[in-house]
Amino acid sequence: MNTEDVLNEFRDAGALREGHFVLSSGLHSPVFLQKNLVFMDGRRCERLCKALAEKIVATVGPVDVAISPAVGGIIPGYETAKHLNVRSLYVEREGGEFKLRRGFTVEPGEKVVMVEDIVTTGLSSRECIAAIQKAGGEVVAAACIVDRSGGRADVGVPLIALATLDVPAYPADALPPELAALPVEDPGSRRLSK
Ligand SMILES: O=P(O)(O)OC[C@H]1O[C@H](OP(=O)(O)OP(=O)(O)O)[C@H](O)[C@@H]1O
Ligand SMILES: O=C(O)c1cc(=O)[nH]c(=O)[nH]1
Ligand SMILES: [Mg+2]
Repeated sequence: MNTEDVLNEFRDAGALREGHFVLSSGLHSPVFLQKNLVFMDGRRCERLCKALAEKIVATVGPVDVAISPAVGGIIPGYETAKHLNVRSLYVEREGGEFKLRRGFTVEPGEKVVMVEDIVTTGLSSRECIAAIQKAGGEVVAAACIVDRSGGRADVGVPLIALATLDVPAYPADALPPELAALPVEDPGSRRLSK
């Protein structure tokens, strides 16, 4: 599955949104990939995650466990883990910091693939990887459905992306006027209060 195939899945799901979005990193963008509209369709989710699992094995060989950052990473992490035939764990924010909760554990030296939905700056991936390492896992690779950084995001381990896009994103104090004129949406979970 190449980048155009992945984009077509997003287009067909109505998940390629245009407007003014504040992203998890605080950057602003005229484009948002609403991945939940993709993952809500089990068959579509399966097509993407099966292809991602095959790319992971082809790139780094077998792994022992897949771990994802909540919320967006949970569904693709589960589906990718199913095709890797490994268990699926996730980290979630406790006091703002990603942690393994709910009885999830990783054994020392287990080979972990960190599975994300979307990578923009790589910040969430780096936070997730740090939490996995703190718990004793060896992160051999990161993987995502879409890397929208044009391949520039550095997550500190090899990043295996099913699709790579180069989507503009701007700091809040450097918005193009046509973007600043639009009302802003904040669709992610990072700034949700309890
Ligand atoms: O590479 P980054 O700059 O970190 O951006 C990508 C992250 O942003 C989104 O998560 P978000 O925190 O918006 O919440 P969600 O997982 O609940 O969608 C997405 O799921 C990635 O985790
Ligand atoms: O950077 C983000 O927060 C982000 C971008 C995007 O296109 N989709 C998404 O779910 N999150
Ligand atoms: Mg996320």
